[in-house]
Parts: sequence; C-alpha cells; structure tokens
Amino acid sequence: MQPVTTLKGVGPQMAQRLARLHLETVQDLLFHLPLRYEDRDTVRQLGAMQPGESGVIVGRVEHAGVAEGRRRRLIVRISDGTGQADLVFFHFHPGQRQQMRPGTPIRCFGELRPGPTGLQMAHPEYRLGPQAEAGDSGPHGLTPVYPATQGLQQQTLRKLIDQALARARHMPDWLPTELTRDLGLPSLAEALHYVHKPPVDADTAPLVEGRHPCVQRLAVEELLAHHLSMRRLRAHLQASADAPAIHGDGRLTRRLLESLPFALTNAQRRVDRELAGDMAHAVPMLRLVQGDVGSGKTVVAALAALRAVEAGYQAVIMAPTELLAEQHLRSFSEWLAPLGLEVGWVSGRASGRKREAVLAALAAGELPVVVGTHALFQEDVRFHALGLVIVDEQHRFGVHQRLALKEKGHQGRSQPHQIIMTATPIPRTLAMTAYADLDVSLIDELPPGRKPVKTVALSESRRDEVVARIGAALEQGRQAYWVCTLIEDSEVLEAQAAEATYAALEEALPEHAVGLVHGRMKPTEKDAVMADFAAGRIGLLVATTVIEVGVNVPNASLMIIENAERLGLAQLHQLRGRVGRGEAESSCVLMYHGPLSRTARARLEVLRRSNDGFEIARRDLEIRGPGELLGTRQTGDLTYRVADLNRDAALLPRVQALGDRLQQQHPERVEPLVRRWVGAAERYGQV
Ligand SMILES: Nc1ncnc2c1ncn2[C@@H]1O[C@H](COP(=O)(O)OP(=O)(O)OP(=O)(O)O)[C@@H](O)[C@H]1O
Repeated sequence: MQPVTTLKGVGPQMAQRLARLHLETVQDLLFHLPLRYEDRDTVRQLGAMQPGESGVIVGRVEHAGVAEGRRRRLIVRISDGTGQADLVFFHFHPGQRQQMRPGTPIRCFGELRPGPTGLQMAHPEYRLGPQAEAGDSGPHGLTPVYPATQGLQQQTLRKLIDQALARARHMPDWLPTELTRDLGLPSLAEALHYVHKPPVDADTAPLVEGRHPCVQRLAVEELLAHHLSMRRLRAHLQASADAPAIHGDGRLTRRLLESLPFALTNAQRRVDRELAGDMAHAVPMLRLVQGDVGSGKTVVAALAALRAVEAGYQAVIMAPTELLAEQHLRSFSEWLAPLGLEVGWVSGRASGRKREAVLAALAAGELPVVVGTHALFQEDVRFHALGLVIVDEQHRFGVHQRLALKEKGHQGRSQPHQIIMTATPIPRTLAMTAYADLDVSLIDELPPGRKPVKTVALSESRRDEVVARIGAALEQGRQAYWVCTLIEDSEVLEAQAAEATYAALEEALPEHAVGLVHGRMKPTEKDAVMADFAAGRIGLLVATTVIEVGVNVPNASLMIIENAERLGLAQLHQLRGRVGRGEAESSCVLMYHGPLSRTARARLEVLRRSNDGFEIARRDLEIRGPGELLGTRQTGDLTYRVADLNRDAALLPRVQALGDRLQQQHPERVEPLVRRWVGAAERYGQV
C-alpha cells in the first residue's frame, strides 16, 4: 500500500494532517467519501431558491455595514435582480468592508438560511469584480465536499483524491465480476470514480445516503473483508489457543455486589452468568455485550474482571477515548479500592516515571486491573498473567485491533478471554453477521426507577425559555448539559460554536457555575472541568459531542442539544443517555434551527416517543428515506470507512453468502481483500 507521501504535495506536515483523518495511504484517500456534493457550476436565481438550499449566486452589492451586538459582524446586502440576500461575516477584516462598494459585481457560493431580515448566507465563498461574472471554466461536474480537519482545505483534499483516482485504475478488483454482477453492482474502479466525481446532473441523495450502487459496491467489499477476517480470526483463535479456565471463588465479586447501593437487574445477572460460564472454559471467550445507554454495562464488566482476579489473573479494560477511559478508571477505582485492589492507568498521556512504574507493576503481576486507552497496545506494555481483556468498543475500535492486545496474553497456547462492550443497538441477527457469529449477550433491561427522559423538540427561537428552564433546574441543585453540534466535521468550528455558546450562557446565568469542554482543549483542562462537573462544582456544562459516550453524572437531569435535526438518531440517543441516570425526572430539549422537513420532524418524534435504543435504531432505518441526508454518516460505525451497519443491514446476509462463494471459488483472493480493508482498521486508534 502506497503511503500518502508518494503523492505530489504531501510532505511530513500534510501527512500529519491527513493522519488525523486516518488517511495514511493512497487507498485510504480513495475510501474517504464525500459528505455531500455542491453544484458550483450552475448559477441560481435568488428569487427561486428556498432556505436550506446551497448554490452559486451572481449579483451586485447593494450596501454593506457592520452590525454591533453580541458578536460584531459584517452584513452585505446583495441582489441578483430576482431577489435579495444578506451575506454575513463574523470574522472579517476592515478592508473587506471597503471592497464591498455598492454596485460591485459579486459571485458567491453558500447555503441560504432564514435570517431576521430575510435570507442570509453565512460566510459564503465569494469573488468580486469583473471576474465575478465571468463564470468558471473547466469540466462540469459536482464538487465533492469531504470530511476535513484543521489546516486541510477542501481544495487540497480534492487534488490529492484526484491523484489517488488516477492510480486507482491499477488497483486490483478482488471481487470477481460474476459475483458483483449478480448483485447488480459496478466494478471497484467505476464505483470509486463515480462517488468522487459524479456528473453535474447526478442525483446526489442516494450517494450521500449511501444507497447508491456505487457506494453499496464499496460497502459490500468492506463488509465482506471484515466478515472474512472475523471468520478467520475466530476459527484461528478457537483452534489454536487455550484460555485459562477461570473459576473465581466469589470472594471479590461477592464483596463488590454487597457494596453496591443497588441490586443487579435480571438482565445484568444473566449476562454476568453468561460471561462467568464462558470464562470457566479453557476455550478463549469472544463475547459481545450489548446494552442500551445506561443499562449498566460497567458493573458487569467489573464483575468479570474481579472473577479473573480471584483466579489469579489480570484484567484490562480499554476504552476508545481518554474521557471514557477516565470514566471507567473512576468507576473501577471506586468499586475496587475498598476491596484492597489497585487499578492501574495507561494512557497516551501518562509518561515518564509514573508510566514506567505502572508498566513494571503490570509485568510483575502486582497490578491486578488496569484501565486505559489504545496506549495499552504499545509494545512495552506487558502482563504477568493476562486473563481477561474488556474492550469498551462503543464502535470506535476496529475489532481487529484487539488482536494486538491479545498477543500480549500469549504464553504458549494461552490467550486471554475477551469481552467487547457496545452501546450501539444492532439487532441481534445483524450483530451476528457483522461480527461473524460472535457470541452475544444482551443487557436488555434498564435499572429500576429510571424514568424515561422526557424529550421535547423546540425551535431555536425559543432559546430564552430554554435558558430560563436551565436556570430553574440549577436553582434546584440539578445539573445540566448544553451540547453544541455542527454538521461539518470540523473540531475547530465546533469548538468555536461551543465557546460562543459558553460565553452567552455564562452571561445569561451569572449566579451559576458554567463549564466548557471540547475536543480542542488540553486533556488536563478537560479533566479538570469534567471532575468539577462530576463533583457538582459546575452546574451547567457546555460541551461538544465529546461527551457522547460513557459520561456518567447521575445528578445531571437536563440536556439541551443544539442542531438536533442534523444528528443521527443513534447519536442523539447516545447523547440523551447522559441524563436520566439518576432518580430525578430528566428531560432533553432537542433544539432545531429553521423550519423542519417532514422527515426531520418524524425522526425527532421517534426520540420524543421512545427511550429504547433498539426501537430507535429500527425506526431510524424505516424513516431514513430519500431526502434525509444529514446525520446518516455520523451515526455510522467509525470502524468502517464506508459501510454503516444500520444502513447496510440488508446487505449483510448477502455478504455472508458472498463470503462463502469467494472462499470456495477464489480462496486466493481472501487474503488481499482482507488486507485491503482490515489493515486500515488495524491502524485505527493508533494514530
Ligand atoms: N442494577 C442497577 N441498579 C441501579 N443502578 C445501576 C444498576 N446498574 C448500574 N447502575 C448505575 O447506572 C448508571 C449507568 O451505568 P453504566 O455507566 O454502567 O451504564 P452503561 O451501560 O455503561 O451506559 P453507557 O453506554 O451510556 O455508558 C451508573 O451510575 C451505575 O452505577
């Protein structure tokens, strides 16, 4: 596989930026699919455009002025003879205003939204002067918009992907034509070309939603690769290795159960038994524990870990993000310290002597339990007697990454047992296929006393009411989250939005402590804020979607989600799951902008009605029809580059059959196919 540095224009710095998007090879670029497409060729008439539409407008500046207020902004009124719109710039330089003289021709591109004085376009791209009217030359086609990151322009990504496409012509197609033809799917080269460069008249909805045969072609190949490799892994694992037969004596588990302020639910008890049963065998366990948000997976994991410890083995718990890992560290420490057990911590951040001490203790078998992030994969992490690996996957790890950790337990033929925990509700049959018959345990019951989170959808225009409501909740000693979300995959923009909201809320709620966390803060700052929130020193936490999974602050009972209409249902459900974790009645406000489309309304309605993750996933699948493009990608499983287990559910049985045929008819293709896709997954989380 050729690294990105073999492309023109990619030096070490660019390579680093690309790596942030997990783009390390030319092939990764090919599988980096557009979020959406823009028609930058066809000039639109303002009078004929609806709010929510994007397009090119060619007109003239009428007047320009700076509006003072909460945020200073430059407002430029333009008209094209058919209608008018205001261009709004929050960040502008003085010269910019000077350029916007009345009568100046302007060509701009952006999305129209309803504003206080009519249609608005925020931060459009634009050109002024005679060249504004000239129009673009060059080939006509839709312009792809890719998930990007700071310091990586769309323009740059497009150029790199163009180069990658030129090489794609020589990329072998491991799926024999007779097999893809049966499924009505195009060849690999055709599919790649079309998704990156659709013609100007292409219907983009199916492409963006992933229903288009060209996207499906890639999804099938990816799912197949994962499926085949899982099959192989499982067969290999169970044939070639023994695991320690773990018979805990109940000494520690009993004490943990006694110390908990609650009794396990029946579902927790059942899953605990299933895990104990598997671990008692000398065959490596490979079990998926699925449980809806807040169903209490962590305590089940802790019981399994203690069982390993009772039998003289070590257990590791690994989470996909620092935030989540720290959450586990807190829970585990709280539960295990009274039992006299120390919980170790290994993360990318821990370094120097502390880290060495932990590693030494792990190797010597002095630390029975360790919690961490993917830093646990690093080579210098060694165990004395690793008996159990628990991966809180939350669908952010490649399943295959676990192999690296598994190797660590290697003592002759011996392998540790493995549990994969996930909160993503996948119907059982789906999970079986996607994970190639992994054993599945289901925690399908919430702890008693949980009241469903009352959910309402409110227009952004009622923000003041919402703020007042937060004030009232804080008065009563409750805590609240305010989640800022953005559609563009940009941490910077998201952080900016969160900072602006934070400032506004601090002003609006002067008597209360407001905190802020976002992905661009230093980890230590983030920790401090999270700790303050957990301890109740902060009443309102303004956050980006970094808090999506795992955060557990039972006293928080109110959540506001901004731009809710733009998120996928699964993600909204996860977010909402941060409240309703305590005894208090909780509520969630889904705040939306502008008029809602019918589908968007139906989707929010599903959340309003149901608190059941499985039900929500099922309904999402039904509703997500044509027209609803937004949010689908984000609900996707990040382990997959193209495929989306919910969206592509219907493909899975075919994938299984395809797997059989490929293995029988073209066994030599299995290996390169797996390597093409799963190699990429392995690198996930390690960058
Ligand atoms: N049987 C139970 N009865 C009452 N409370 C419980 C029970 N089991 C767990 N809890 C509590 O419920 C909360 C949620 O549990 P936990 O964090 O394990 O959920 P989870 O399944 O990991 O959810 P998520 O996927 O949202 O992180 C915790 O505060 C936990 O202590």
